[in-house]
Amino acid sequence: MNDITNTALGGDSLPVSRKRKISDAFSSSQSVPQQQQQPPSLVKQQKLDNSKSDLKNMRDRRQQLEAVLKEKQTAKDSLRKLQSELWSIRTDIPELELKLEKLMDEHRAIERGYKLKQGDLDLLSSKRDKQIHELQLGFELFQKEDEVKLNQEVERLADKFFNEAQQKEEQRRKRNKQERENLESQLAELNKKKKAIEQSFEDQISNLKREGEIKIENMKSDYHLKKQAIRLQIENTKAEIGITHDRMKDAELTISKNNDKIEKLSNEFKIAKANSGEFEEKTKSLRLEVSSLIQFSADRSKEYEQLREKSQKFVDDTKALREKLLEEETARRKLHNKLQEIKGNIRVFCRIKPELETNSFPHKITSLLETTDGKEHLSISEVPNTDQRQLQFNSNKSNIKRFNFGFDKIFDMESSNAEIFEEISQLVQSALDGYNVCIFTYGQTGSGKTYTMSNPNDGMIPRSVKLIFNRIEQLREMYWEFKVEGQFLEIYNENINDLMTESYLKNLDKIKHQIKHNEIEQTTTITDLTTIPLSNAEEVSSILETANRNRMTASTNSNNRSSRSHSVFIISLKAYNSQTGESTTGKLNLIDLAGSERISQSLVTGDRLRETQNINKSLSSLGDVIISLGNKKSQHIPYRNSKLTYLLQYSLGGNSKTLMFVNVSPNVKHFNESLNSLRFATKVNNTHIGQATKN
Ligand SMILES: Nc1ncnc2c1ncn2[C@@H]1O[C@H](COP(=O)(O)OP(=O)(O)OP(=O)(O)O)[C@@H](O)[C@H]1O
Repeated sequence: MNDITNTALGGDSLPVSRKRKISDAFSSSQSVPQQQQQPPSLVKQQKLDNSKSDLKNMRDRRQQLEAVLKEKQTAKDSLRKLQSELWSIRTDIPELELKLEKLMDEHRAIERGYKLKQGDLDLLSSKRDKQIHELQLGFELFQKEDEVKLNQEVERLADKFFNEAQQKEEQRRKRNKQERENLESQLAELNKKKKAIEQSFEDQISNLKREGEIKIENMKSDYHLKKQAIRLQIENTKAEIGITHDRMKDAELTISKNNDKIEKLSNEFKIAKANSGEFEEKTKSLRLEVSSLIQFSADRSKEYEQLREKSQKFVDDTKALREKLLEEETARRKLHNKLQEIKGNIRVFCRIKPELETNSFPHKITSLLETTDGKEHLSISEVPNTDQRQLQFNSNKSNIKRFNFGFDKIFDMESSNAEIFEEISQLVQSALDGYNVCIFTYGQTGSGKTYTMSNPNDGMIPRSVKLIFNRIEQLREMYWEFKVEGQFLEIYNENINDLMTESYLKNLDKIKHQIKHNEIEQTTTITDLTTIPLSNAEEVSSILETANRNRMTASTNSNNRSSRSHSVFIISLKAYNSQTGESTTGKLNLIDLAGSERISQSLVTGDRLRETQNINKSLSSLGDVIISLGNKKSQHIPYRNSKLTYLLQYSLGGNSKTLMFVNVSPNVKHFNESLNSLRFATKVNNTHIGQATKN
């Protein structure tokens, strides 16, 4: 504290006596009045307090003074700096003044030059204005003269051009008229020719078709005869080879026996020789015997060689015959598929269910020979409203409406599944040859679809499978090996259910099986669907049993589910020929469609309504797809409109063969439904799909 006081009062440089004086002076200047009569201790205390406050004041003052001193120092520094700057400016001033003078001179010279140039410019501008004025006057004069001349020329040229144009137009009109007349007569001529060509073309086509069919039939029977002859030849060859083998064995045995005999005789001969005199005669005879035996042995060897050559020839012949058979099989495939193409890649057959009741509607089937369009015809007649029970068999009566339909084939009530399969078998062969085939049964509930398709004894499914395995057996002789797989599914309410799984009921309508297409390979797979490898025809009955059992269990009294869903049996056929290296993949789809009856949607509600809507949608989508496929102008085929058509995308259309059965009941109460079915089938039958190609 003393140090601070000292510093504030000028530091240690001040003598102590002076310090005290200053301190006294400060304390005397304070306003504290002197107490005259106060005791000395109190006075002392007061003095001490005064001194303290003085000291504090002095310290503040000292701080103020120090700040002032600092400011003064800063001011001094800046003053010094300014003075030095001022000095340097002052030294620059004369030089700058000289520079300014020089610049002023230059400026004055430029100003003078500018004034001179301005004068020249004014002169030039007045000259230019004068020249422009003169030119304008000259141009106006020239323009007036030229305009008159130009107008006259334009008028003359316009007249000339108009006349020429008129003449040309006249000539052109005449020429056009002439040309049009010529073209019209040519067109009439061409139309005539076209009609004649069309007629002859149609004649040729039907002739070719007929000839083709006859040829194919001939070739078929030829082929069968040849095949039988070849088979017989092979059998004979085999028998001959057997005989030859036996004879060869006999010969070998004889040779070895003879060799033993020769050995024995040689030994005897040696003994005999030793006793030569005695046995000379014997020797001679033995020699003769030996030489004859040697000759016999040589003959046998020769015979053996000949037999061996013959046997080799038989083997070669058999091989050649097999190859010929393979060639014939390839030719047969081509012809078979050509025949299918001629018949059309989409065909419709009609089947009429037998009816035990008497009130069936009258229908009539005319034979193929009576038609000119290559179709078989059927006509059904409306029953008069007055008494539906009263049948009108005479359909020529004027009050009875008659409806005619033509299909590729009509099977009447007496037709059996065996007869029907006769036709189908050709399509099964196509599937084996590597084509995709679809066979549908279409019709109202109870019209015989399931009976046709999957009757366990003789329906199309068991018969197809039987035929497939018979053919596979035959084709094996021609180096073909097959891998056969089966899948069985149903589509109910646009949802796929696996008919082959034991958990069918558990999974029903719950598992969402997805349809996946491979656009490059043009193949379709369905996720999580059971695939059954098939190795013989007998397996199919257990497949049908499982599927039927599953479908039956899902049906209830109120809903016959199996009639309200589509069932699809898919047989995949992969084949490989080890001789030719050829491989094929075919697919046979056998589809029993849901009942097509048009239940009025206003009569059903809830689940039944949804069911009906889904059936109608998928059946009409199927019709739309087939019709679009036949319409060459169609860019878009609406496969995606229903699960069924999406599933069959690669089995309908270009790369496939389709057959639709329209099943109808002859019962009068089903007249309207039968009419609807026949109409739908007619639409499908009028479709012509392009040529199928093998997979
Ligand atoms: N051609 C036929 N010969 C003998 N009976 C037949 C024939 N067609 C069908 N039936 C019999 O008629 C009945 C109905 O036939 P089916 O079940 O095949 O009809 P559907 O059209 O399949 O019916 P849904 O749509 O209900 O399945 C069955 O009892 C069947 O045995």
